[in-house]
Amino acid sequence: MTGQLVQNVQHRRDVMRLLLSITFFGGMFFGVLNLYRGLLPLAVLELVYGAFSLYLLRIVKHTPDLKKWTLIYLLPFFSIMMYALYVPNSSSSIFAWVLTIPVISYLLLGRRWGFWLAAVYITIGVVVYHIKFLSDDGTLNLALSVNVLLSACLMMTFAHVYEKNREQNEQRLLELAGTDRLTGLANRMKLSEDFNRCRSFARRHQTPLTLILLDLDYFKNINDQYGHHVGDLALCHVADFFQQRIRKSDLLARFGGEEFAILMTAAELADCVMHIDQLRQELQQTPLVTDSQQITITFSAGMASLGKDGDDLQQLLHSADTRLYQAKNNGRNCVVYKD
Ligand SMILES: Nc1nc2c(ncn2[C@@H]2O[C@H](COP(=O)(O)OP(=O)(O)OP(=O)(O)O)[C@@H](O)[C@H]2O)c(=O)[nH]1
Repeated sequence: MTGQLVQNVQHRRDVMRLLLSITFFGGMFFGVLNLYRGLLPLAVLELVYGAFSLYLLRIVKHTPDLKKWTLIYLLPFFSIMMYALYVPNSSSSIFAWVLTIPVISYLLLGRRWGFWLAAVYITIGVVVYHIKFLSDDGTLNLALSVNVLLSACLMMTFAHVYEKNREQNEQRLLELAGTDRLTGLANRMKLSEDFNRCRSFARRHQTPLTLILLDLDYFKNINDQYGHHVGDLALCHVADFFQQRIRKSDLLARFGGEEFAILMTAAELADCVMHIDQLRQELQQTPLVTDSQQITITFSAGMASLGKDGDDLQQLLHSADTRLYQAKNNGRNCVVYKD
């Protein structure tokens, strides 16, 4: 897993570096070869581009603008390919390189950008191939033409389907990595990720941000008395209860065990305290109903606000946790928002 719930672009960086290394050696090799063959403009292009690849190799290792640099690399790379296919004395075998365009584009740029870049250049490649090699005497070699068109379409389709599935699987894995399996709520990792986004928003718009830690009271008794399965039902009951009562802009997460957290955005601390205290009373009056019993559930809560209690998640968690501990010590089923 990535450790961060964001799309992993490391594989693109690795592929890019491999390609740049190949381009450097390829550029030097074909540059020298074409010098001997008398194809001076092409040779110069290849040598310059080989040296440029060496320069890019250093940049792509750390750049945050990987897509931009990938385009800066690929546009001339594919253009030189087209030129190499077009120049006099060129070999028809260069078309084999044109067929790598979809794979390279999709691997390095993903589905959307990969599609457009590959579609444009493979179309140019097929057209140039037809002009250059398939109509020398004015008649079209139909079998060859169909082969070229089919192989180009197949490469496009395979690359597209592969990348689409890969992206969907990656998205699914990211969702799973950020979800608590029992309740379907966000987990601690997702809350940490979203906290940074909420904090940036709060700072930019000068709005409050409050973290609430909630811990169910005497939850062990529910497990002991009714069994672990009913304990699980109680956790799902509480998750649904909160989910239906918080705003869409707030984030509810299960922190593990019988502990939950809510990140409340753009609401003053006093309003958050009132809201959480209402929820506390309401949950007490909304028991879990099973086939044979009604189980009353209560919680204790500790709250902390951005700025006043700290500037990062660790500090807010520390303050909220200390207050949650106070709430437990005060007899449970209550909310503590200050020391
Ligand atoms: N059913 C179920 N129980 C869990 C799960 N995760 C943790 N627990 C139980 O939650 C209980 C937590 O017990 P304690 O930490 O003693 O807390 P408590 O009984 O709620 O007491 P206070 O928090 O002090 O009010 C333990 O019995 C854990 O086994 C879970 O996913 N499902």
